[in-house]
Amino acid sequence: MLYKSISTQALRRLPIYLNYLKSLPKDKVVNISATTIAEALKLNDVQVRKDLALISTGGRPKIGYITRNLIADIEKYLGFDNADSAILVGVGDLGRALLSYDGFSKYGLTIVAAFDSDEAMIGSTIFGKKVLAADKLKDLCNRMKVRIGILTVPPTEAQITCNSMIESGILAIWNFTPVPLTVPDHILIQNEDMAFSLAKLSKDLTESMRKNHCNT
Ligand SMILES: NC(=O)c1ccc[n+]([C@@H]2O[C@H](COP(=O)([O-])OP(=O)(O)OC[C@H]3O[C@@H](n4cnc5c(N)ncnc54)[C@H](O)[C@@H]3O)[C@@H](O)[C@H]2O)c1
Repeated sequence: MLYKSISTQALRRLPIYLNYLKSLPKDKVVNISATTIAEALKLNDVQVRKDLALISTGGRPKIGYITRNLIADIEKYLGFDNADSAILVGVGDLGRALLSYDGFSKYGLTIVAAFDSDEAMIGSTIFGKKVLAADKLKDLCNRMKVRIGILTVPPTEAQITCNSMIESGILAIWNFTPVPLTVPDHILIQNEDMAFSLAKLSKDLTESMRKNHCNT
C-alpha cells in the first residue's frame, strides 16, 4: 500500500499495538477490531482506527482485521520484518546494558559488533558481541553494510565518534549521549535522553498535583 504521512505520536503507538497483538493467543484471536484494541490499551478508539488505517488496508466493517495480517502490516511499516544491522560504540555501563538486551531482534535490530577505545576490552566478547578497536569501524561497516550506529561514549567523545561513524557509512545514529550532534542533512539522529524524560515526568507531576490541589 502507499503510506500517507504519519505523526510522531501515531508512530509511537504502533509498537504498543504490535506488542499487544503479539501477546494474544494465536489460535483464539483470529480477528480483532480497532475498538477491542483501544479498550485493551485504554486508548481512544477513533484514534486507533485512524492509526491502523494509515498502515493497513485489511480492516473490514463488523469483522475488523485478521490479527495475523495486522501484525505483519505493522511490522512491515515499522521495518521490523527485515533486520537492520547496527554497531555500538562505547562498551561502558550503558553500552553493556544495551548489548545484553536480546529483545532488539523483535524490533528488527541486530547489533553485529561493538567498539571501544579501552585496550583491555578489545578482542573480548561481551554478551556474544566481539569488541573491536575503533580503527576497524570503517572496514566492518563497509563489509557488513551496517547503516545504524549506537552511540554510548562519554560526552567528550560524542561528536568525534559521531564523525567517525559517518565516515564509516553510518546513516542513522541512536544517540544516548547528552550531546546535541552536528551532522549533515542526510544523517538521521534519534536522541535518547533519560534526563529529559525524567524532567518531563517531574514537571507533569507538579502540574497534575497543582491541578488536583486546585480542584479540591
Ligand atoms: N540516554 C540516557 O538516558 C543515558 C543514561 C546514562 C548514560 N548516558 C550517556 O551514555 C554515555 C555512556 O555512559 P556510561 O555510563 O555507559 O559511560 P561509561 O564511562 O561507563 O562508558 C563509556 C565507554 O566508552 C568508551 N570510550 C571512551 N571514548 C571512546 C572512544 N573515543 N571510542 C570508543 N569508545 C570510547 C570507554 O572506554 C567506556 O568503555 C554517556 O555519554 C552518558 O552521559 C545516557
